[in-house]
Amino acid sequence: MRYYIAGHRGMVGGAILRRLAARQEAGEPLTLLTRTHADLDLTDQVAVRDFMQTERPDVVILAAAKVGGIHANNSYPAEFIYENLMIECNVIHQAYAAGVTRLLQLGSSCIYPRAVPQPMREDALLTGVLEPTNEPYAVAKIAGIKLCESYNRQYGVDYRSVMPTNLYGPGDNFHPDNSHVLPALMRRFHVAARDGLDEVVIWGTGTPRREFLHVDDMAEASLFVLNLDARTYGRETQPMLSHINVGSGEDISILDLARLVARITGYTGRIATDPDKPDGTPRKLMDVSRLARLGWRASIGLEQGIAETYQWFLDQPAHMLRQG
Ligand SMILES: NC(=O)C1=CN([C@@H]2O[C@H](COP(=O)(O)OP(=O)(O)OC[C@H]3O[C@@H](n4cnc5c(N)ncnc54)[C@H](OP(=O)(O)O)[C@@H]3O)[C@@H](O)[C@H]2O)C=CC1
Ligand SMILES: C[C@H]1O[C@H](OP(=O)(O)OP(=O)(O)OC[C@H]2O[C@@H](n3cnc4c(=O)[nH]c(N)nc43)[C@H](O)[C@@H]2O)[C@@H](O)[C@@H](O)C1=O
Repeated sequence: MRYYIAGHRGMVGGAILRRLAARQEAGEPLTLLTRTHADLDLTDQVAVRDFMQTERPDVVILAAAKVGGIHANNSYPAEFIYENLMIECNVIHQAYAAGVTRLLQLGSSCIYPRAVPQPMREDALLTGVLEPTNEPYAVAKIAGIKLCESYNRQYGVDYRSVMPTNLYGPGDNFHPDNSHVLPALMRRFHVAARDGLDEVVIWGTGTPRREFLHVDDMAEASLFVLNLDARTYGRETQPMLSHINVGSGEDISILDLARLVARITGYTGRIATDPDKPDGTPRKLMDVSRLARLGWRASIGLEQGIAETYQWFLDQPAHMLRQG
């Protein structure tokens, strides 16, 4: 079985690759295909076509995307919508053109409207206006869902979409401005504790709530959904063979997250807020009951996950930490 993992050097792609490599080690007849961004730019239609026609994978896992936190989304809207649309169109269409019948792509919890009832159910998609700070990215992610649904309906392929909540863990992006909130706070509190600072400022009011899932759980859930038999997956996602939420089912305020990260990194000074920075969506807790009915639940708790990620952070040579 030939798997192509697009985005294998990213946080999620890397976690998925580690799992598949372990299965290969255990004797499963798997061939794992990977290409770096430098070797295969997925926004290049001809390059993706040539790769798919040459390598002809049996399964494609699309974990490559232009990804970033609220500041990055707010700062580079054109890159977020263009690059993600192109990556999805190229990988999904060229996979189909090369005879690939099974594909899994990763969307995002930000596909849901800003003001839907919480927790957010899969059928809340397209029922309201999106959160402005990441609307371009969300539109691209919604297009990815619709691409898979449409290719399933017209061509009879089995292309599946999982919608991750906010993720964290080894291999995350720790860029001070462009990263997501959890790695950003981990790096900031780590430096403040190391340098004996007496105040750390977090963005926004600290009142928004976010749900977090460890990337190892995300990788397990991705392979779980990918390997569901088609009838079971179809029964749960009828009529559109649409998407499935993946989350921990619990959320936390940004201020309480900051207090938790401070404790784990050993920072004991003040935590101040900066209301001039955007809060983004007030809350985006996912309804994970569909995936639970199918038999999967998250297993890594937030405090344990942050502590393990911080240990991984400390073990990395500083220059090896991704700061994209
Ligand atoms: N992290 C999170 O909190 C969440 C992530 N997701 C989704 O999960 C998926 C994985 O995210 P995550 O692992 O965090 O992201 P990362 O940024 O860690 O990884 C993305 C990968 O995609 C690669 N990539 C980006 N653009 C291109 C391109 N044009 N051609 C080839 N490769 C490219 C990157 O390579 P390089 O770095 O070399 O450019 C990187 O290896 C994405 O679809 C994301 O939208 C959804 C919800 C939350
Ligand atoms: C993951 C998912 O969701 C993403 O949206 P988001 O959850 O709003 O992004 P975020 O992880 O950057 O969390 C932002 C929240 O956290 C607060 N906050 C405090 N201090 C820092 C801080 O230092 N950095 C950041 N980034 N946020 C901070 C900030 O004020 C805001 O309230 C999409 O971009 C998109 O990528 C997507 O798919």
